[in-house]
Amino acid sequence: MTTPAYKRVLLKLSGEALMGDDPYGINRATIERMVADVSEVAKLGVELAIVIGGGNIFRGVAPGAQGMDRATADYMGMLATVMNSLALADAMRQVGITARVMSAIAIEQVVEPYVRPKALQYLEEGKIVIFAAGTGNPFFTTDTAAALRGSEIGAEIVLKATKVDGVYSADPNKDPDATRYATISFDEAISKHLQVMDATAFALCRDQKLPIKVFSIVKPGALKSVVMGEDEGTLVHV
Ligand SMILES: Nc1ncnc2c1ncn2[C@@H]1O[C@H](COP(=O)(O)OP(=O)(O)OP(=O)(O)O)[C@@H](O)[C@H]1O
Ligand SMILES: O=c1ccn([C@@H]2O[C@H](COP(=O)(O)O)[C@@H](O)[C@H]2O)c(=O)[nH]1
Repeated sequence: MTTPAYKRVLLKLSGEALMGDDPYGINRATIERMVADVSEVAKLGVELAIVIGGGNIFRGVAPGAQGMDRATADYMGMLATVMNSLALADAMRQVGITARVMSAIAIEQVVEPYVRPKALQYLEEGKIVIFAAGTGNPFFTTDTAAALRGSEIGAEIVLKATKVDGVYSADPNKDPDATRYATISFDEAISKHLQVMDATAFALCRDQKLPIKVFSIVKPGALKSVVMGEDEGTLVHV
């Protein structure tokens, strides 16, 4: 009953969800609630690696970046994820959780660089690893970073914690008639152009046979429910 369904997971936390009801940035109560959810799962003995988005601060494709050089805007987006990662690690520290932030871009005065064997060592030691700065490359997203790092560390699943409770036939925030899938294959999600994750992330997970669970980070207890293998959110599978 208390045995988790997974030993090692890659959790993708929505940057946008960090805003809570604020128009921008990091809402204190929201980050503390996310950390409480993560803490509950860590206590089950699940090895947790986290990628957090940057949508609450800056996206390379946001209207505010219009007219900018795309790669420059994307580097700004990656730096936004570093800020979120530091905030998350600090919020964890405050409740006694040991987390290590590793950045895909060199910024060594602030955070240690991503080195795969070191990340694996931290996970084996029971520390939470937070992968910052996405893939380190412009023209990608943190969803793709989650797929990439998840594959690299041998995670059993990517858990995409976002503002909606699964994958829908259309964006549920725009189409009230959208219906939720309990499960969907990678090929179907890609061919239907479902925008909940980008196609690069879906394709990488499909090729690596790494399933994805999309679920709501806003719903209390949903993360634990997913980790326990309960019926929650949408499973994207090969
Ligand atoms: N078919 C769909 N099913 C579910 N959500 C969808 C779909 N199409 C679009 N969406 C939208 O995708 C959003 C989640 O993806 P998005 O990349 O915007 O957010 P995130 O990953 O949570 O944020 P961040 O990039 O800041 O981490 C949902 O909030 C929803 O509005
Ligand atoms: O590998 C990556 C990851 C992210 N970016 C840039 O950062 C922002 C924020 O990431 P989200 O996944 O949208 O939360 C993204 O819009 C890109 O501009 C990147 O370039 N490369």
